[in-house]
Amino acid sequence: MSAHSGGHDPALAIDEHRARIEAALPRLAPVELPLERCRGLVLAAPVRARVPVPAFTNSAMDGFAVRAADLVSGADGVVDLPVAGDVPAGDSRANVLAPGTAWRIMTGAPLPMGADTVVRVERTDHGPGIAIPPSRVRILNPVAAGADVRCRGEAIDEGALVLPEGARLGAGALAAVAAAGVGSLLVRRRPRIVVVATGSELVAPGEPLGPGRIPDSNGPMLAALVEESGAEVVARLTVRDDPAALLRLLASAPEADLILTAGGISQGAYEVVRLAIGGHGDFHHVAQQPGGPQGIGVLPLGPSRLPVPALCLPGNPVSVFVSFHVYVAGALEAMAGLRPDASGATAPLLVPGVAAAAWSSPARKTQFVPARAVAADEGALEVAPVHVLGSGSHLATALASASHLALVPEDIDRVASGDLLDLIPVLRNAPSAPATRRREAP
Ligand SMILES: Nc1nc2c(c(=O)[nH]1)N[C@H]1C(S)=C(S)[C@@H](COP(=O)(O)OP(=O)(O)OC[C@H]3O[C@@H](n4cnc5c(N)ncnc54)[C@H](O)[C@@H]3O)O[C@H]1N2
Ligand code: MOO
Repeated sequence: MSAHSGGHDPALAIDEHRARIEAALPRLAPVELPLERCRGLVLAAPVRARVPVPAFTNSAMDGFAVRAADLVSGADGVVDLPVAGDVPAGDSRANVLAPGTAWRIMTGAPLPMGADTVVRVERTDHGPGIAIPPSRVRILNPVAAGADVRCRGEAIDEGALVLPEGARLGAGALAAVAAAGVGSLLVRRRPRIVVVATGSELVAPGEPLGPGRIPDSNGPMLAALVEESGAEVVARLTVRDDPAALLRLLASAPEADLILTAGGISQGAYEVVRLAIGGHGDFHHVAQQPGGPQGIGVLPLGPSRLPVPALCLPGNPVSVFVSFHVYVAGALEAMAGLRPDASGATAPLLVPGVAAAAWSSPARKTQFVPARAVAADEGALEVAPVHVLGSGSHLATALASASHLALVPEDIDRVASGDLLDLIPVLRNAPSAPATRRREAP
């Protein structure tokens, strides 16, 4: 519809807006990095073991390496063996155990050839930690054949898969690849994001408010959401409703993969983001509330004014919060390599819930209501809006207690208590299974 005739073009479907975002997303090239720089990054290729784990058969305990066949006790129930020598951890000799003898051995030390069992020092006539290896050992209790031996390759064989492509590298994953003899990894670096809050009415949080001024809550929120998604905020900008000022600010910003803006995209006279993007943008209304106005564009960034994709969110704080969870979180994960390169793969992951209250929803729009879920007795999540004004897009203060966004489909205009709903867990705030310090024995 033309600007003169007023009104809107028909609203876009949520999936269509998502498809347009996916088409605009930059792909980050994989880079090879040493392990110490990989924490939190995502694997760009599968990792296979360079060595078997364990790399050699070794002792699980401090004690004596023996042959099970020699553990035949005398009438007193005791086995008495001569000790051939000592095997400390890191011993590189090719030690051989002759039948009828023992070697003293430390945890992690290679088992002498011919040995198949370890007897812990506590089961012998020796105390722990004696500096000089004894010449004989008496084994006082019966020991099962193969006890306390860790066999070469029993955790994983050489060449076996340690981690698939797309795995996020937490502490456990880094331990696994290090143990498998891998010192550097092909990873995708964290997407670098410039966050821009727009509006001539904004003052920094905590600053005195002049007439018509409000604190900037989108800036801190978006920066936190980006970081919680695993991406990196390289610049956090605030700009008045002046397209030239926005372009100047972006020209002095660092390089980034994506620009996220909030505000300045709807139908007003001073829509700073819309005006700065000019004819290169795709601005439309999506059939959802809040978060109806949405934009996708390109903005020049850095001194070289490289064109960088921009996702342009509407300015109302709850609209920003909803738009981030519905579109941006999945998009950042796709850029980081955490989602498959497939249509619709950036959609938010949903969990089922049950309405614990009744509320209304706008006709022909998907509603996303900031809500709080509590786990009921049977484990179902019972969910209710966090504010009596429901999905009002200005209710920034209600976001503090939201654990989920409750999704009400377009064809429903009234939610009744007991209705089944899909929920989007809110980053960081969603409750997990109740934690206990100690589990009672069943
Ligand atoms: N005639 C129409 N007006 C509006 C429409 C429409 O379809 N026709 N859509 C409404 C909807 S829905 C939304 S959402 C907003 C989106 O507008 P903008 O993206 O242009 O956002 P602004 O006008 O800049 O701001 C909207 C609102 O949010 C406050 N705001 C902005 N930035 C921040 C910030 N950093 N921290 C806190 N609050 C912020 C701002 O003061 C406004 O109150 O448009 C509706 N209008
Ligand atoms: O769609 Mo707007 O985001 O409701 O306030």
